Amino acid sequence: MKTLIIYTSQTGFTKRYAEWLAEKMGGDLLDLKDAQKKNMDFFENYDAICYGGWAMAGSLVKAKWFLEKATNWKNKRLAVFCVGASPNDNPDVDVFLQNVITEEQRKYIKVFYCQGGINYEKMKTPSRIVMKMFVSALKNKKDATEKEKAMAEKMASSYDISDIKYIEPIVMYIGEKDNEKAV
Ligand SMILES: Cc1cc2nc3c(=O)[nH]c(=O)nc-3n(C[C@H](O)[C@H](O)[C@H](O)COP(=O)(O)O)c2cc1C
Repeated sequence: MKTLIIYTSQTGFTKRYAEWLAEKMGGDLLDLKDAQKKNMDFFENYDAICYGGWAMAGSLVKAKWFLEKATNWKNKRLAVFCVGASPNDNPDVDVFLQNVITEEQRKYIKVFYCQGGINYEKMKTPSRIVMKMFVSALKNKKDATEKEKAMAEKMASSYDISDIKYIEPIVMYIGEKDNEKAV
């Protein structure tokens, strides 16, 4: 299975997951900006293509390019992996994953989530400002639950909850021999 991993990353978590995936699957790795410069013939060499992006305010950053191209790649194994600051078991993650692609796209693309973290040192200033505002709003929320308070506390500084184990479901999906479609 010749595999290509395309990713976009601001602070490095998505890049790290993309590198782990490429290493584990012996696949090729391409930053989204470089992928966008390739002509369509380039992608024909691949049996599987994964796109990785990070979560921003409930949507997946720069997913549009991949989702548009994917309509021509339905004969390939296709996956989207989303990286965010929320832990995998946060119920918001399920809601987020439901909205990342449409029901139609779900017929030929499988979506995964990998918990990443927050790195304020590498974050661009506008992102840092938005994050600080979000954390402060959460902290000051009148009827905040204990979970929300704990989350606000955690999100006030950088943290890293990424782990290579979260690539396993993606590796299994891409590696499956039969090409049955995602459900
Ligand atoms: C403006 C902004 C909005 C964000 N929104 C979300 C979100 O809705 N859900 C989430 O889990 N993480 C959210 N994050 C956190 C990032 O997705 C997280 O830090 C991710 O690991 C960044 O990936 P990267 O290192 O590849 O850039 C947000 C970060 C920023 C800067």
